[in-house]
Amino acid sequence: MPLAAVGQIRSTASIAHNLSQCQKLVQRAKEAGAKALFLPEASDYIAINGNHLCKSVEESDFVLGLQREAKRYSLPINVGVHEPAADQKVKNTSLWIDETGSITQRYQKLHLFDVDIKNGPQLKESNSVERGKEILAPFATPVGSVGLQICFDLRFPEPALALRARGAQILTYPSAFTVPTGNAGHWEILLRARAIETQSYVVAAAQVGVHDEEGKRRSYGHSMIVDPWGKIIAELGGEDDDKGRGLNEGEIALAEIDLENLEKVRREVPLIRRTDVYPEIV
Ligand SMILES: O=C(O)CNC(=O)[C@H](CS)NC(=O)CCC(=O)C(=O)O
Repeated sequence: MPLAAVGQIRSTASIAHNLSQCQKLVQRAKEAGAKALFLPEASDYIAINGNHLCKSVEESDFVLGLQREAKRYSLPINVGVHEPAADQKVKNTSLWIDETGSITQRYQKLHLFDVDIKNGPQLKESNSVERGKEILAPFATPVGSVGLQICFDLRFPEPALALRARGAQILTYPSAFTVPTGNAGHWEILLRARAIETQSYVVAAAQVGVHDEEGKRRSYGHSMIVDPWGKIIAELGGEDDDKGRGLNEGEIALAEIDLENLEKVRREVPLIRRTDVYPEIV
């Protein structure tokens, strides 16, 4: 059974620092025998105050550097990065880099995180990020058929169900989840719900810890892999149990992707939708 690795990092505004964190994880994932490595949303950099630093994927030192690592270790990598878009905006993108170092998939985040929570995060991602327009067909990888999603997308069952219907066995949610919503349980509950309702593996690599010097932007961590029965089969720590010491960054966790188990769950509990009763949710 192939092993999947989730990597957890703390991206800053320094692309060189972020690339070097990721490079170490590629090597560790390879040494551990993983057949694919999943890295978080915005691994290239975390912008403070919407201050974006991105270059095109073809010219990004971060992406070129990871492509070299993928090829060197013959290890496919899923990673969240930014790309330039129209009107001074950026795209929030999830890339699949195959074991030859080629970019074979580019998914653009569909749902943007625009929230105004009292005493909580006030973020308006749509100020600086362009919305994606489509989900991509699931594609074959050494760990199974992968459907790409990003972070806040995990609050929406519809694209997850659509990806499952199109053949996905693994859903990926590279993320930079906020601490208040993580502490409220949303991260774990939503990831497990997506796994249970789609009867798929969910692989969620997360940012962790404080991203800027002023401590304004921090991420929850708790990267995890969930199996099609809803069980967490790999998990990393969070900024809550780390007490600012950075113990949980630069870590990987591993889990076996058992597609026979997936087929068993799908066989034992058939989920036949009553689309005749709720046609608006199709
Ligand atoms: O800065 C970047 O470019 C990276 N993007 C993010 O961090 C995005 C938008 S601010 N974060 C989320 O979607 C968090 C969702 C979340 O925390 C929830 O749904 O509760």
